[in-house]
Amino acid sequence: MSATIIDGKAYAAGLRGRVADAVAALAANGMVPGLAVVLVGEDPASHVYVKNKARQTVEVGMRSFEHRLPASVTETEVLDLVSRLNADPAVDGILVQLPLPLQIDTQKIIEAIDPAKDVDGFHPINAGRLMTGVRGFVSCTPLGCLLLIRSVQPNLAGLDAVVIGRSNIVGKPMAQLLVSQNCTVTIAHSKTRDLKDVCRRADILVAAVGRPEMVRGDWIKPGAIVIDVGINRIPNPDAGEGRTRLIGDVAYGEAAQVASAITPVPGGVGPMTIACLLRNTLEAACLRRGLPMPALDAAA
Ligand SMILES: Nc1nc(=O)c2c([nH]1)NC[C@@H]1CN(c3ccc(C(=O)N[C@@H](CCC(=O)O)C(=O)O)cc3)C=[N+]21
Repeated sequence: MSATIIDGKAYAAGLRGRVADAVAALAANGMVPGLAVVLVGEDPASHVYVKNKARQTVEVGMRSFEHRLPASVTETEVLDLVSRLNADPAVDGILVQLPLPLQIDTQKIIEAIDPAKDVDGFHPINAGRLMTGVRGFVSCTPLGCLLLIRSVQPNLAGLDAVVIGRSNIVGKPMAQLLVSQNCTVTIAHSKTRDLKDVCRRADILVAAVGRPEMVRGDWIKPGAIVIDVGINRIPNPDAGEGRTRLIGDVAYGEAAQVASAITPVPGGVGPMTIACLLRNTLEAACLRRGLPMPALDAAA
């Protein structure tokens, strides 16, 4: 058997198109949503993401505000910028790119963001809303994963889901979303005993560990849906000295022989993260203006 490849790139393009239509309708009434991105330091991978985000923000018709700060910036300076963005009426969404340099208390920055502009869904208010089933902003990567899962299996009730990874950014909100879809959810992590056997029970397996190709073909239940959140950059000497390529947390070739559907890396979850960020920014813009959020996706 060979799995259906879940084309996140195509799904994300469609979602961005629906966001763009809704943005055009707002803009026709003089309301242009704005997304502010704060990037601290010089990490080259972060720069690439931030550039892609800025380009796609403009492509859907929103305003993009980029703030680049040196790695040596103080916590107070970042807090001051966040409070200016909170107060700026042109800014609907704020994203502070993580990770931040060590001298900055990340949690303090996250909690300084106005929850109404927290389009990353990292503020404890939004995390708590997700936990308690109240409408709020949901982290972009887990939201994108759920949309991809539902694109191949709309009704998830009663399915066994295993999420490998327990971060606040991916693992925990992913598990919460799957619970809200009536899955039976296990959160596995580095201390989980018999991880392979735990994974083999999963109808839906989400891998978000950051370890290249850790999940092998024989960890997967035949017919499972496999979502690979891993973005691991490894050396690719075939392409030349110093070149790299991206691989996931799942051994794709093996897994595709066993799963019913699987996301590739790249072209799977990554593009959905940015599309969901734009979706959340549109939602923030609508909420702030007392307008209804247009229906864009099955999981809205
Ligand atoms: N506050 C915050 N929010 C984030 O959402 C956030 C962050 N910080 N820090 C960094 C991570 C990483 N991240 C990605 C987004 C898109 C791709 C993406 O589009 N990847 C493409 C490949 C891109 C390439 O080729 O390099 C793909 O998977 O097809 C990857 C990674 C968001 N993050």
